Amino acid sequence: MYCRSASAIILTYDVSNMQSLLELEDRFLGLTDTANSDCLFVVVGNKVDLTDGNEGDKEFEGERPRTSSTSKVRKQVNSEDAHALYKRIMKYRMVDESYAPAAEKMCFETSAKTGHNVDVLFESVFNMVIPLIMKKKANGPDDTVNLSQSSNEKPPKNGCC
Ligand SMILES: Nc1nc2c(ncn2[C@@H]2O[C@H](COP(=O)(O)OP(=O)(O)OP(=O)(O)O)[C@@H](O)[C@H]2O)c(=O)[nH]1
Repeated sequence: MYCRSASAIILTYDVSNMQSLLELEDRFLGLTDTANSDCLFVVVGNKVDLTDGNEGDKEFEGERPRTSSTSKVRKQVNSEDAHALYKRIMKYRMVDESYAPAAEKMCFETSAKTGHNVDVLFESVFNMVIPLIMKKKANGPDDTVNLSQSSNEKPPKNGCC
């Protein structure tokens, strides 16, 4: 996972699978270590259409007959679990809680299948990221490595020979 210079990282789990949330922390969080300190972290619970008592299946009403609730699975991950993970991510990143965006603002529940909340997620992320990019541009170039610079170019010598 390449995170250097990323403005935002979207960590996605499956709301019907608690293990997927745990794995975000155990397996994937460490891979974001190269992200800049101002990188935004967004936690997304996907597949809400699969679970009982969710909003994610409303878009489906016209497309297929409503199945009995037995075809739905129990939601294993609640918003509070995602908020708690977000707070642990901020701690891991050593971001002071008073400076970090609120967990409620950075955690979303979506369905890629029905499209539920997908626009809201990306619009919210763009609205947060664009001011950061503008600020960075105004502050001048970052410490990007220029790969086009020849590595065997010798530094200028001091003195006459
Ligand atoms: N019902 C439902 N299925 C989804 C949703 N998003 C993805 N899937 C399905 O989940 C399966 C895995 O999707 P991928 O995009 O490969 O995601 P992944 O993270 O590699 O795999 P998983 O960990 O198995 O979810 C595919 O069959 C997708 O069609 C969703 O919001 N709702």
